[in-house]
Amino acid sequence: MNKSKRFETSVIHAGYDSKQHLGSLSTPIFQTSTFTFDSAEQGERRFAGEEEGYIYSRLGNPTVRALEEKIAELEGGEMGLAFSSGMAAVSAVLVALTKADDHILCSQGLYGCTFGLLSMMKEKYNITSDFSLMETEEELRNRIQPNTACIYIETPINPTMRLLDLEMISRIAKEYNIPVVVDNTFSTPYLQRPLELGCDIVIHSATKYIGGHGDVIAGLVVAKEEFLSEVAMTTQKDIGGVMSPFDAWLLLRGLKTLPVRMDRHSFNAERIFKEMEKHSGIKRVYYPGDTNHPDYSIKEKQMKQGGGLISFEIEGSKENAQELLNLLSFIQIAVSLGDAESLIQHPATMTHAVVPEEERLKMGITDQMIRLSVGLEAWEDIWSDLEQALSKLPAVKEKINN
Ligand code: MET
Repeated sequence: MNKSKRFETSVIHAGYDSKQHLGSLSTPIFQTSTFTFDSAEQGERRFAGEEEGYIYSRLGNPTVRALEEKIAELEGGEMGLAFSSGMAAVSAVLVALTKADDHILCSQGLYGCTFGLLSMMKEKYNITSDFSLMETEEELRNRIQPNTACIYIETPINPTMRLLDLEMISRIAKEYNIPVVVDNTFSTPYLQRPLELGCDIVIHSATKYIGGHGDVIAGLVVAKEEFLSEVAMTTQKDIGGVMSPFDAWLLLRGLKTLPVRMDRHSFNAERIFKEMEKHSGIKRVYYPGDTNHPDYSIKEKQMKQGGGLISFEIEGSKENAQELLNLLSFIQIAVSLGDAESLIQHPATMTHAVVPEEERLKMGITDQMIRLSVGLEAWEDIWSDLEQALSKLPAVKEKINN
């Protein structure tokens, strides 16, 4: 990050100079598919890379570029690249890092579609992947294979909220010259900056906190220029999952309030976590801000706050978990996260439904687990909605009465 400015300032000003755009305070939306050349020779020079300038929006667009520059600065990286979805970003990075018969070492828990992508890579190209707790240096060293092409992790892990020690993992990976890729969606650069801890590549589903308003599907990657300029010219350009200028504009707009929103998401989540902990109908709560969380020391080391996501398990069965969702009044039943609205979902049948049961249980995702993305509403209202729904569940009533 530009050390001369604090995060709250960079998130508003980085990557944009209004003087270059007729004084427009807001970044203009360059809603164009192509860019005209002054002459045939100029077109030739641009395609040959001999002259700077835009060619075609799949190869680069000024609105998208402004977002890429901003996210790079916020993550403390050299370069940013924008994609049409979080999965377009994940797939472009993993395709760029691997070749047939390679191996990917992953965190013990991954978002369902990332797991799906890895299954496809195994089937098509024999690129194997397996899961590691990455709790100790020894275990991590033992899990690295001669053909390990990268380490791919989430922290916090979706939806179990386990945390991984990014400094330790990147230190060990460096010994083996293996790049570490971190999905930083849950934390955003405001709460956690993996590149500053030695990791190599950061990925975001920008659909979530970066956008923050539930109105865009997008992905972002930040890494060294040497790697990302190669991705831009290969997997991004030729597979083509690029971001639209309007979506980039929505994200630039959302980003300006990221610190304010994250402070409030964390504040609300901390309070709701404390209420959940006291409620006898809730079996377990998983929140990084919990001082009894098994990875709390990692949270203290690398996260500014606990964030806005809480997972919890209730008494009873899968059906009871579904019933709880159905009993809520304003908390919305939906996948995705990081929006102004509180969203609740059942990972076993929704975000992680594609993960076979055996693997899902190994990740720690039980049928009773529910994930709550705490919104920006008054926390008291969010909690009272949850409390009234819990009080109506027969399995919970029984527990409370005993
Ligand atoms: C299509 S399912 C989910 C979207 C998102 N990655 C989530 O975890 O909620």
